[in-house]
Parts: sequence; structure tokens; C-alpha cells
Amino acid sequence: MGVEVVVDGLSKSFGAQTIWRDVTLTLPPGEISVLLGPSGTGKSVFLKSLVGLLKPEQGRVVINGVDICTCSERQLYEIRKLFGVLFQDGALFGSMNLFDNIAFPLREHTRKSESQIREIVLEKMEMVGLLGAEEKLPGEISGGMRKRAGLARALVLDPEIILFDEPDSGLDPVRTAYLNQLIVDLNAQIDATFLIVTHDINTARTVPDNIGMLFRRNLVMFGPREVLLTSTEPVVEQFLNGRRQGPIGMSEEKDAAQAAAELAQLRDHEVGVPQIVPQLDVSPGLPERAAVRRRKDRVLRSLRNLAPAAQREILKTLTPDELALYGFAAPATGAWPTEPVPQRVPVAEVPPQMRPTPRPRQPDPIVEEPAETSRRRWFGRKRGAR
Ligand SMILES: Nc1ncnc2c1ncn2[C@@H]1O[C@H](COP(=O)(O)OP(=O)(O)OP(=O)(O)O)[C@@H](O)[C@H]1O
Repeated sequence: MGVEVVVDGLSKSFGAQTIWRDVTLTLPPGEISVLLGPSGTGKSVFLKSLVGLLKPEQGRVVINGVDICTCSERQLYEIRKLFGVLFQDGALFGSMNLFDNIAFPLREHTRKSESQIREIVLEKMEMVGLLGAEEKLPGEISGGMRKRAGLARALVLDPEIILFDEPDSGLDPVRTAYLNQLIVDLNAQIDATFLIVTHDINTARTVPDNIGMLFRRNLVMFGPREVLLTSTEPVVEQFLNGRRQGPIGMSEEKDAAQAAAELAQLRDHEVGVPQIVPQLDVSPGLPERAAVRRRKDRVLRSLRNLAPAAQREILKTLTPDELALYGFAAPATGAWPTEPVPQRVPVAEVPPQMRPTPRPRQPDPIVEEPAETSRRRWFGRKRGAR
């Protein structure tokens, strides 16, 4: 089973710029968690802080009883061996074929023989559906295949925690759906702790057990998927609906009056949280995810502390036998009651000066980082080079 990652009161700044403050959350062992947030809210900084590549000024990140913010270099080196990381672009070496790319961490960090390495590499390539592509160069394959090759490489040291940095970036919706299924299937097979940073709403709605969101230098919330997916918090609603109206602006945030005015002008069908869609199940023939049972036990123990809408969605996922086992009664009518429609301020009550002025839409600048730079950012120097 994967390990728990406890983040407690973590704060990170660069000079005078606070990235986020007092972030507290626990990644439950073996579960899949997603971290959402508008661009620039510090999701990548958070991932780097988890592997000790960045040092937060305050707080702790405790893994296997070791606080990686204050531990020795040697302890940090050992803790990093628990991690596998999937970089945005796969971060493959362009001049190496897929086999050598995937074998790279084994050759660098273990004393395994070439025949052992071959066995491991082929096993991981099979897990990600790349068997037969060993001789291909990264430049000869699609973006989706490169991601899968990066994932196979993240798996070769049998990590207990896997960090996915925007696994869906640059993929079309169909490839994203395949990759999401692969992530769920891998979790069933290796039961490691997964943390996925993504902007993709569909990924957030279908893949994770838990969801968190960063906004305005704070962790807005973190908890079971049903909590965030039923939340009426304006920033969460805006993000999940992918709309312009709300607190998130073009470059990060808007002032409160403008956001309120925009929200008030929304039409009825544009208000509210989208329907919760069921979480992806594992592919036929694979074992059930052990994390699902553990999560039920964990979440149901503290169910009464959650918002009513989240409680109802969690109870809906239980079978009649599970309801009885956990001591909950099924609804007498056979259907769970629906949520009241959220109240909004009528448009007429919003003073004209607070109404939004339409702004021209501009494309987001997308800057791709070269694979080698991003690899160096994460892995740092080779063993023995310290
Ligand atoms: N090493 C660094 N030194 C100074 N500032 C940095 C450093 N790394 C990141 N930042 C700043 O931290 C902020 C958060 O960046 P980060 O890349 O973590 O955001 P993000 O939420 O991952 O964004 P995106 O979704 O666009 O990838 C940005 O303003 C960025 O410029």
C-alpha cells in the first residue's frame, strides 16, 4: 500500500511574493487525489515542495515519520526514492529509445543486472500499453505515447507515491480519457498514493477519490470528491463549470464587487454545481482498487462532519448491504432527496457601477519547457554528483 503524505501548515514564498500559506491536508495512502487551481496558484510549487525540491518557510511535510522540510540530505534522498513523477511532457531524452529512457532510473539508481532491468522495463511497458515500442525514439511517437512512456519510467523503481504534473496537458479528449483510465487501472494494480495536478474538469470529476483547490494563496478546500463536486463556493463552482463569471479572472483573481456582479447576471441554467458523474471504475479483469474500501471506511467515520449535499452523494454510492453495515438507513422512497436551488441576488439589485464590463478574450500564452530542463528540475543531479 502507498504511504500517507501529511502536509501541515505549509507556507511558501519567493521573496515578497507569497505563493500559498498554511496549507494543511493529508493524502490518504493508496488513494487518488487531485489538486486544482487556476494558473499561477502554485500547484507545481506544491508538487516540488512534496519531493523536497523547494523548501517552504513554514510547516511540515511528513512522510514515513520524516519531516522532509527539516530532515538531512541523506534522509531526503531516501524519501525521494518513494516517489515517481510524471512530468507534463514525459521529460524523455530525445536521443534515447523508449527502452533506454524507461531503464534510465534503474541504471542510475540500482545495481540490477541488464536481464533484471529488461524484465522490469518490459513489465512496466506492458502496464502502460507500450509493449512493442521499445525501439521508438520519443520524436517518432504521439504525445499520448510519450506520456505513457514517462509513466512507465515513473513506475520502474516501484514508487509508493506518484505525482502527475498535468498528465492531460496537450492531449485530445479521447487520449485524456484513455490516460485517465490507465491512471485508475494502475492505482488498482500498485495501490500507491497518487496526486494529480490538472486543469481538466473531466479528469477532476471522474478520476480522484479526493479533490483540493488552491486559490488566492490558500487551499480553498481538500476532501472527498463529493465535497468539492457539490460545493457552492463561488470559486469552485466557477472552475468546475469552466465559466468566465466568478472570482477567477484572466490573470488570477477579480475584485469581489466585479465577481458578485457577474455572478448576479448569470442565467438560472448557468448557476449551481454540475451533476456528479460516477467515478471511473477499473477495467474488466483487473483487481478492485483496495483504496475504495479503505476510503469508504475513512469517509463514513466522519460523514456527519461533511456538508449535507456531500453526505447524500457519498451515501448514494453505497449498496444496500453497505448502508446496513455502516448503520445508515436507505431513503424510504428509494430516491435520495434533491438539493434546494441556490439563492441568487436578482440582477436589478446590483448597482449599475458594479455590473461587469465585457472584456476582450485573449489567448493564454502557453510556454512549453524543454524536456531536459524539466527532468533536471525534478531529478536534480545524478547519484554521486552531490
Ligand atoms: N523558482 C521560482 N522562483 C520564483 N518564483 C517562482 C519559482 N517557481 C515558481 N514561481 C512562481 O510561483 C507562482 C506559482 O507558479 P506555479 O508554476 O507553481 O503555478 P501553477 O499553479 O502550477 O500554474 P500552471 O497551472 O499555469 O502550471 C508563479 O507566480 C511563479 O512565477
